[in-house]
Amino acid sequence: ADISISELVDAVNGTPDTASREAGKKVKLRNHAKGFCTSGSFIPNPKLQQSLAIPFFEQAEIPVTARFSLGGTNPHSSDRGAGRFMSLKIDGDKESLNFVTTNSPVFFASNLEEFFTFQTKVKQGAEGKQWLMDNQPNARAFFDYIKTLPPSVSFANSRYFGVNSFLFTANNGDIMPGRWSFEPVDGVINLSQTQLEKLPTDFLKAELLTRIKQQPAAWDLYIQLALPGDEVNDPTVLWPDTRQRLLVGQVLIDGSRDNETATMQCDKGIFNPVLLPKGITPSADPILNARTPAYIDSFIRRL
Ligand code: HEM
Repeated sequence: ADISISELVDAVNGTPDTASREAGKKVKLRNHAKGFCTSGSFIPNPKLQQSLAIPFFEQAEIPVTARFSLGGTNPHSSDRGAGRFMSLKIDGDKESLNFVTTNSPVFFASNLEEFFTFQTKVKQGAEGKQWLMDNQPNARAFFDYIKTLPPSVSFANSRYFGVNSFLFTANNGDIMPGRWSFEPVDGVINLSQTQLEKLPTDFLKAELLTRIKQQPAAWDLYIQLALPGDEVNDPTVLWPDTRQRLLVGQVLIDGSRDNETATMQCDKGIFNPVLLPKGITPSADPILNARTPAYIDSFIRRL
């Protein structure tokens, strides 16, 4: 049976429709509830113009509004878990580009039915998780990967992945499928077990906001390009590390626009993973194409 957008949001929120709408209005129930806003800029790599025809990246420096978050609907969840998420709005003179990313390159569902089942079962605790391990190979692969992913010391020391594929226009007119990834300039740094035990449940926000007063948190943004035969429309299928990567530019989070309304209200609206400039279009990945409708439905519930 086809799953509706509303049912997907119910499953994510862990409450059925009416209850979710009520709670959304009352407590602003939403996924990735724990998070904060900050700001900076994006510096495109001028060399990108040698390969891709995306006029958006011809600007010298573009303002960025950022939101860093944890997964789940609990606004008090612990920073000691491994999940780290980064959402960006890059607002150019004429066009905008949004990113809504996770620190796991491995995704747990290849279609909406699997996504729905995963969200429903994880909310049933250990039993539901065991069911997924036994019955959903993509969920199992995700849990196996997460077991090997230690929590990072900082939002600034995590990689982030767009997970879904997009189609990029090359200078010669070719359409090339690719995936976004952000590599932290300071490197990936994870917490040791001893460090982790000493930390409180809230440390990530203060750490990042303190850090960027000294120097910006920076990531290099890449597009990993597919080769013919690579699975484009299934986010659970990773491409080999040997695939060519194009350097798109650098994100610098320095808090320079933290007093502006756009930053202060970054969590009032939505980040839209298919808000794209000319030269980039969404792939046919069913997960990608459900995201923006789901984010809008969730947004309406908390109005
Ligand atoms: C069908 C697939 C998906 C569904 C139904 C879904 C659902 C949702 C919902 C309901 C929200 C809350 C939106 C709001 O109220 O503003 C949300 C936020 C978010 N999602 Fe998804 N999601 C999906 C896939 C993904 C994927 C693949 C990623 C990562 C690559 C992702 C990362 C995020 C992040 C980071 C946020 C928080 C955005 C913010 O900071 O405001 N989601 N998602």
